Amino acid sequence: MIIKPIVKGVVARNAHPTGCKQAIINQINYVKAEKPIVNGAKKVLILGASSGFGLASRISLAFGGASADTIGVSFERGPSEKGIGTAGWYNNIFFREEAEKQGLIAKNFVGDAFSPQTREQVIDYIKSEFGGKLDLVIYSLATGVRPDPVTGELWRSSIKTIGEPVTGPTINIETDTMEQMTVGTATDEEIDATEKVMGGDDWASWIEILSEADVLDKGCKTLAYSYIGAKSTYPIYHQGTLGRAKTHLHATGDMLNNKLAKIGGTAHVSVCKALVTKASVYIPAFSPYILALYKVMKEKGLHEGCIEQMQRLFAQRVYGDKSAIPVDNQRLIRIDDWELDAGVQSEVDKLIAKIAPDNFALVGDYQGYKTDFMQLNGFELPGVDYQARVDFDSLCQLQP
Ligand SMILES: NC(=O)c1ccc[n+]([C@@H]2O[C@H](COP(=O)([O-])OP(=O)(O)OC[C@H]3O[C@@H](n4cnc5c(N)ncnc54)[C@H](O)[C@@H]3O)[C@@H](O)[C@H]2O)c1
Repeated sequence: MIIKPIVKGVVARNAHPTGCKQAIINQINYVKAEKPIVNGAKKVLILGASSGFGLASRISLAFGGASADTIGVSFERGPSEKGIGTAGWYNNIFFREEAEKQGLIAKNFVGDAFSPQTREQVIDYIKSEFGGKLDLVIYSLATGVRPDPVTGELWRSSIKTIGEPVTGPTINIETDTMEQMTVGTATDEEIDATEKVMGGDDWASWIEILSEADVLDKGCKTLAYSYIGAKSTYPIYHQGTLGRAKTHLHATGDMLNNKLAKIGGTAHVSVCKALVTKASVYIPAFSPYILALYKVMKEKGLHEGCIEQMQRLFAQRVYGDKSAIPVDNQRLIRIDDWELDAGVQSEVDKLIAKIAPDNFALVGDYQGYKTDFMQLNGFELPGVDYQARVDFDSLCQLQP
């Protein structure tokens, strides 16, 4: 079969396995050529390992100097009568293949990170085949639903404002158009549910269960990822439901840091840059900001994708020769520093003021935005022959 991209709104309905493989190889080649991670983690668990920041973390830690063995947990779909499967499914497989070629362990668990069964399987594996201990746990899940661990009822996150509604334009990738939309205000229940899904509760429960199972090594670190963003995005993000959840995540980081101090460990939240990922394209009225940001940061030579961000995070902030991880006055790692540079933001503000439905592709970096989105799903990667037939039966033989 020849695979052509199918996009509905801002959701990719299929993926190109050959392109996913190429994207993994490109990221590996990038980190191998960069300033290496020194004294990095050797045994790492990544929750949310199949795409975006979690996948980039895994590639950076395995190939960017630390040569880490990794366990990745993700929720992805393989090929079936319903379709080709998700990009994350193939990312897991091709990452594992490349890591094994280097003699590294790369174990994939494809399942629900919230379920007790997944936790049990991961812990059993750490004890029986992974050497018994972890020295880094990365929490990079992005999802819209989480079951209540006690009742099993589903909490659903809402991407809404708190206080006043906000009206602004949003990109539709399927039609290459910008549409005006209003982001409504959240109820108290919606704010609470979003905090349950995207706050720190589940991160804390993973650390708790791993600690009880005695699989956290002395000095073990844990990291989760956050976003704060520029003032122009506050009404939609930082002061909205997602921002409220991230405030909870930051507080959880402090709580876990105290807990891990007993074993000489640390917990940190790294605040990352706004980027096109499967999760972020969902955020309504946020795309004009990314279009402007990409344009300005590329012009200034400051643009980074997930892999550049993660290699800088591990090589220059988390590991290395320094005695402590550099943080701001809230104890947050700020790898969003280039995004929030005053010179960048003043240019971004000027561009956002100009972006409109009839000019967004010229004024902002829509080409970059769309290419990133397509490449996340294995399409539009230079060097890949998209006219070549892909053998569906062979894909079905691939194991995570
Ligand atoms: N994209 C951005 O611009 C941005 C910026 C700063 C911080 N962040 C943060 O980074 C983190 C990761 O986001 P991303 O943009 O890389 O997302 P992503 O959608 O690319 O990746 C999410 C990962 O979570 C996994 N996942 C989702 N539900 C799961 C479940 N129930 N069980 C197991 N795995 C599950 C997916 O399989 C995938 O591996 C989030 O906390 C996000 O808020 C993102």
